[in-house]
Amino acid sequence: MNITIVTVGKLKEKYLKQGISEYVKRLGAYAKLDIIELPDEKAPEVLSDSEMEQVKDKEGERILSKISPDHHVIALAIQGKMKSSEELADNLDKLATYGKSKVAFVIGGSLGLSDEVMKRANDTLSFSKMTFPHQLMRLILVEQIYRAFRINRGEPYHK
Ligand SMILES: C[S@@+](CC[C@H](N)C(=O)[O-])C[C@H]1O[C@@H](n2cnc3c(N)ncnc32)[C@H](O)[C@@H]1O
Repeated sequence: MNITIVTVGKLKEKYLKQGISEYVKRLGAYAKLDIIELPDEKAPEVLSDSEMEQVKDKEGERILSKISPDHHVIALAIQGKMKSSEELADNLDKLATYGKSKVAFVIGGSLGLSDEVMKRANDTLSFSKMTFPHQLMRLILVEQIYRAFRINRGEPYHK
């Protein structure tokens, strides 16, 4: 399976870089993983609603330019679908079974994902009702993708 994580905003923290590298390395045994890091749109701290939409739209265009028609797109969103690790594993397993071998997970910037990105998404994924920073979300996501492959292989992994 080819997995792409499309994400807005730079990964700055060293401890997160190390954690993500570790899981990317471990995932190498199961899948091809690419992380596409896109620049966030520079904007002042205080924005009107329409300015916020403009920022999300510009970031959304960058995201969509990295997604091809054959990608199965899973948008990470607080209001998305909550799943157990086993359910995510089952989703990935079924996608592989039905020949959907290109999966793109999308993580938004500080304002979230644009309507266009949400429209393109085939599915959504929420990790809870809490808001996580995009950098931390990236680490949590790679760990859960790794966990999903271990579950699908029936391999032991600490609970
Ligand atoms: C700082 S958050 C954006 C918060 C923004 N106010 C919103 O409502 O989307 C950056 C990105 O991380 C991801 N994210 C943060 N918390 C999440 C959660 N609990 N579940 C799924 N994705 C989350 C989403 O992709 C979000 O666009």
